[in-house]
Amino acid sequence: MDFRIEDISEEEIDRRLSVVEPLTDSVRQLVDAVIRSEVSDERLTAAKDRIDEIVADLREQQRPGSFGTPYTKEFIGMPWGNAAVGARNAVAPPLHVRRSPGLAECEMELGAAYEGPGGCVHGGIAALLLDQLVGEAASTDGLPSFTGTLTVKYLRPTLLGALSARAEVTGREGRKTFVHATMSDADGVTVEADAIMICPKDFELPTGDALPPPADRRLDR
Ligand SMILES: CCCCCCCC/C=C\CCCCCCCC(=O)SCCNC(=O)CCNC(=O)[C@H](O)C(C)(C)COP(=O)(O)OP(=O)(O)OC[C@H]1O[C@@H](n2cnc3c(N)ncnc32)[C@H](O)[C@@H]1OP(=O)(O)O
Repeated sequence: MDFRIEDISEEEIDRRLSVVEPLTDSVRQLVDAVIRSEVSDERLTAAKDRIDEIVADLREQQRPGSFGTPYTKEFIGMPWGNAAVGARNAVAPPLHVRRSPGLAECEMELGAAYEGPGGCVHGGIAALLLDQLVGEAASTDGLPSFTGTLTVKYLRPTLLGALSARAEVTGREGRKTFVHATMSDADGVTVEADAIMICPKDFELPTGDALPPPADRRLDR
């Protein structure tokens, strides 16, 4: 796992986000446009050539492997490549998660890129997003928890569109945290999930006088 420290200020985080968030949003628009475009084959081929040029330009300087999650010394995380919340990842809707102790909530708009059955959210996408949310709820005390078991129950089809999701810690037992989560549309819950989250036994968080206590750590941004 990549837990590198990149000690930048909150102002610098904001500055970087102000550059990459609009870029990532444009890529999301591109994905949606490709799925739904009805222009001619010639225009589709011309679009491919223009996109290939942009890819070659961005590849001039690339970091090796994935983005990872760098942390500042104040323990603010930057999970910008994350598949559910990543500010640089057009695959992520992205979720903008609100956290309070034992609770994680968000609203989202899922469009054509998240389709499974026609007009409906893909079951794997619902599981992905709820997995992120249970991880965030379980980690609100500042200690990391990884998903051990995630059980997902699809109650009825989730139509693409405006949705909300919520995860709440229901119990703790040693290194295990139990979390219940739901995804809902305007008519109520469509998917529910139960997770057993586990803080790995050999996992050591960085320590030191400079670091805030676990409860004050902001594990992501
Ligand atoms: C520099 C700073 C660093 C900061 C770090 C911050 C971190 C980020 C924080 C917050 C942001 C939120 C991010 C959310 C992301 C979304 C969530 C995911 O997608 S997570 C990825 C998918 N999950 C995996 O890849 C897990 C892979 N599995 C493992 O790593 C291990 O198997 C693990 C940790 C799950 C358990 O390993 P063991 O060795 O610690 O566990 P043992 O000691 O054997 O068991 C402990 C207890 O847990 C139960 N247990 C073990 N495995 C279980 C399982 N799979 N399901 C249910 N229970 C299990 C056991 O029965 C035992 O229970 P008994 O104490 O006896 O009651």
